[in-house]
Amino acid sequence: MRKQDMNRDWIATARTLSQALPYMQRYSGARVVIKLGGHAMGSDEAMATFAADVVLMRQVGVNPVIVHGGGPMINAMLEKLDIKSEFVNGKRVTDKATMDVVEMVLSGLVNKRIVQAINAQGGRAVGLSGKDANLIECIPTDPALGLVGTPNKMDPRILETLFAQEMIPVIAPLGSGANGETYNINGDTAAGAIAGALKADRLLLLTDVSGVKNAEGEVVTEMTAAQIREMTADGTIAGGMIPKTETALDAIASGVRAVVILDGRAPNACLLELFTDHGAGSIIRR
Ligand SMILES: Nc1ncnc2c1ncn2[C@@H]1O[C@H](COP(=O)(O)OP(=O)(O)O)[C@@H](O)[C@H]1O
Ligand SMILES: CC(=O)N[C@@H](CCC(=O)OP(=O)(O)O)C(=O)O
Repeated sequence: MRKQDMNRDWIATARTLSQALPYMQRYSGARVVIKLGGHAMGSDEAMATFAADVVLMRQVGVNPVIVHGGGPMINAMLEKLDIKSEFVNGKRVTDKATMDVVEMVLSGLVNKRIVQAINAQGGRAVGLSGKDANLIECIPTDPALGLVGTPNKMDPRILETLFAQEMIPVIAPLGSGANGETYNINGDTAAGAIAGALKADRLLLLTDVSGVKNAEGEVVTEMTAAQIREMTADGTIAGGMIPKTETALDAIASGVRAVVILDGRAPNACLLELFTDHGAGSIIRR
């Protein structure tokens, strides 16, 4: 790079940093719930970039909460164990044998990978599932789905305790039933319930597409509830996007200020969304 171009690069970097100040002030003390989907979890390098963003947020006074998925990792383990699995409207039909694998993969492999990545960047992450400290109590979603749970009672006190200590909760989407059962919760649904219980300022749903697309394949940047209902009814919103948009509507209804569906594979996606005016993806506001 020529010296003149390098100077221009530094000036642009300095401008971006100084423009972040009002955003950092606005989000200081804010609660930001980030759902990291299995498809958005890339290489170790991408995970390290994500983890560094989360630690930066914590450093400037944001209270980040990570809720993760891990669908592709569960699929890989089920395949190894020769257990068949199917999805209905974006939710995995879950019998007892499948539930054991889901819990092992989510609370074990996936949760600890994220915890370690954040701690390697200088943060203090604590891995939990919705079963810890009665964070999420579930009722069955639909008898046809087996042990898939819908959160019906939340106790977010454990999260307040961790915020006070400047620790970063990393949560696997599992819940307890009234009779001691374990439920498999769709990651987006769990993130929405946690964001709702915290009355979060932002819920960021990180996925592998740049936002919610219309029938022409273009990302719709601002979405209303009516638009979501219409696009779901006509099939434009399908598969794994259904739990995301359903979650967005439920979260808004329970007091979350705004939900953003964005591409988690884009480097620094969370920082760009929170601290610059280059917000990406689809936003649904209260
Ligand atoms: N209208 C839509 N706009 C964008 N993506 C959609 C839409 N309808 C269905 N999808 C699908 O939803 C997927 C995201 O859901 P999913 O694969 O469950 O993500 P994650 O693993 O990140 O939770 C996209 O990759 C896309 O294939
Ligand atoms: C009920 C249900 O479908 N649970 C999900 C939980 C993981 C998840 O949501 O993972 P992603 O965010 O990566 O899709 C599952 O069993 O796959």
